Amino acid sequence: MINENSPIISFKNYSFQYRAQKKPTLKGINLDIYPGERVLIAGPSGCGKSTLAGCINGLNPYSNPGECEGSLEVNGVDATKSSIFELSAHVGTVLQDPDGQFIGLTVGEDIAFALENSCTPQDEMHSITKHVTELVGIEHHLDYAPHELSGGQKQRVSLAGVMVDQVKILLFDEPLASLDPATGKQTIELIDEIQQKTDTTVLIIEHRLEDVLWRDVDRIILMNDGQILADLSPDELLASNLLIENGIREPLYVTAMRYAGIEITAQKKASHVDSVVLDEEDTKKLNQWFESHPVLKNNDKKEALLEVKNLEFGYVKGQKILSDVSLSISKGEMVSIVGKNGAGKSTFSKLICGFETPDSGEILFKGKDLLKENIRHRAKYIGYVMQNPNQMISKTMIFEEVALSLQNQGLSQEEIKEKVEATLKICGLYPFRNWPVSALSFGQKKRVTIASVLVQDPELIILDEPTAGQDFRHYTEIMEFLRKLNEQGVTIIMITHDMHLMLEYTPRAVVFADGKMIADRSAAEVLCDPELISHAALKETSLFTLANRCGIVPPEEFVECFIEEDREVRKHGC
Ligand SMILES: Nc1ncnc2c1ncn2[C@@H]1O[C@H](COP(=O)(O)OP(=O)(O)OP(=O)(O)O)[C@@H](O)[C@H]1O
Ligand SMILES: Nc1ncnc2c1ncn2[C@@H]1O[C@H](COP(=O)(O)OP(=O)(O)OP(=O)(O)O)[C@@H](O)[C@H]1O
Repeated sequence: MINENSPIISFKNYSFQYRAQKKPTLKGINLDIYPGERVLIAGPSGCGKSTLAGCINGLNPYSNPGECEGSLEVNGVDATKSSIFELSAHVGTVLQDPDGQFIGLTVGEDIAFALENSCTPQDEMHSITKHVTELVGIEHHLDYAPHELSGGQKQRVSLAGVMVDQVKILLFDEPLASLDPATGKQTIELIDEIQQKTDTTVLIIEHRLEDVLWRDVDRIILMNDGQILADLSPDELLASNLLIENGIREPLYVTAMRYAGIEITAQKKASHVDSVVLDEEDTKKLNQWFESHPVLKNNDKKEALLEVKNLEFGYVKGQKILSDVSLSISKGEMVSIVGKNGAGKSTFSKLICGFETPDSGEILFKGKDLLKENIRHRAKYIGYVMQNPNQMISKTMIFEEVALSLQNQGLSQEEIKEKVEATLKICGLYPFRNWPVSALSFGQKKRVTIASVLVQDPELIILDEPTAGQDFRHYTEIMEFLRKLNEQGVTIIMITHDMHLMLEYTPRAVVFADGKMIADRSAAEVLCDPELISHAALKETSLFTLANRCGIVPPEEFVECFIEEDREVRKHGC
């Protein structure tokens, strides 16, 4: 969008250095954002995206002390000299960690908080609260406390909270990280609608580029190492190699087109799979590519490791959060559990690990009754990595956090050091080993929690959203690492909203909806079944859309073909 007004956000030769850091995190930023623009900020983990957002909403340097150089104006206000409170009249923020933003004791209170602050009359307050809660689909949970909500439900509450604020600038820091795919899609639609209705300026920081591009954005700002590398329209950026060079995943259909030998130019308008230009020659190339890549099937059956039979559970008496769940996971499998926010996926893992006890049903591990064993016992062979790293971390220093579970196991300090350091290296955290956890980005903290589970060598690992908040490079590093562990015999269950992850890494997908298991099939089949997708709040893969547009049948084989090719290409680093 061309806008001749003066910018609403204007960075000039701006640098920011956290007091706790030796070097500036943001360097020489020159960026003008105009009223009503929709801007996506992308870049690898730790490049400074959240820091940039924190400078706009006043978090930096007020809550996080540091030095600014140059100038930053936000809606006419000098942001370098304004408090969070002053800037909150101009900027509304939804952070990637929904826990950190809850103020009220219940959902209703939390959403109404902003309105109470601005002295809105009671009646009006009720009607606005009702409207936004319906918009984000949380209207049936108004009297719930934060700890009674699933991760995705909390994120909806934060969204509702900023929507009542009526500010000029909305800042979203990874708004999709804990949303199920269908809600993620609706969130992007909602952000777009709100932007259009109110003409707010919208900034979105997000690793899931393809999901944000579901609706138009005007520009993508690409950052790396605290600097702005590119400021382009989505079509122009996708036509370049900048995303791949900077470790960011491009949309899957774009990669598939490249594999088929199609040149991606700005004229291809590649930002949407529905409208990317595919001429006859391109369609032919995609069909030929598909025919020359047969799919290999692997139907090996192995012994059962984890068996769950007729599991029933409610947090309070008479409630049915899970009903009649039965499934068997074999030794050496890598399985995804997917489904709607609040479907019961995390609850299921809590029952396996012993944080909660089922009302009825059986859980067997290698044929032994798990229900007879306590949490600590189970933790020796089942590792659990929670969705939110802040709920898992208890130590101040990274090394100590990872070493924690090894203490009291009869190992010498030297052995502990060796094991912890090896794990930190694997998780890409070795350079930070002597840092405090508080100086890490969200993505880096997530890796600390994975490291503290891996260090115990469990037989089964359950990971709740292992890659949420990770850029593509770290996503690949973690997932390839998990795959290697899996090849060495460790069984892995992943709860995820990331449909790419499920397709790429887990041949089998277990689908939950409203407390029931509704499908147990191959990941590609799940993502090519529109009815199942709609029932379980998933999102069909853009590869399915691409296959349909080119008349490729069956589309699920095209999807499997792509995944195999992609794995090969990345294995060989080209
Ligand atoms: N409060 C803080 N104090 C000191 N250093 C910090 C603080 N917050 C972030 N940093 C440092 O600034 C760098 C950039 O972090 P930032 O959170 O801005 O990255 P990001 O691009 O948003 O990453 P991610 O995608 O992983 O969330 C990191 O290396 C981090 O260590
Ligand atoms: N401690 C609790 N007390 C009461 N109800 C809870 C508690 N934890 C979760 N719930 C409820 O149980 C249901 C299932 O939640 P769960 O966290 O298992 O869902 P999920 O499928 O993991 O969701 P998400 O994808 O959003 O993380 C939700 O409706 C939630 O409100």
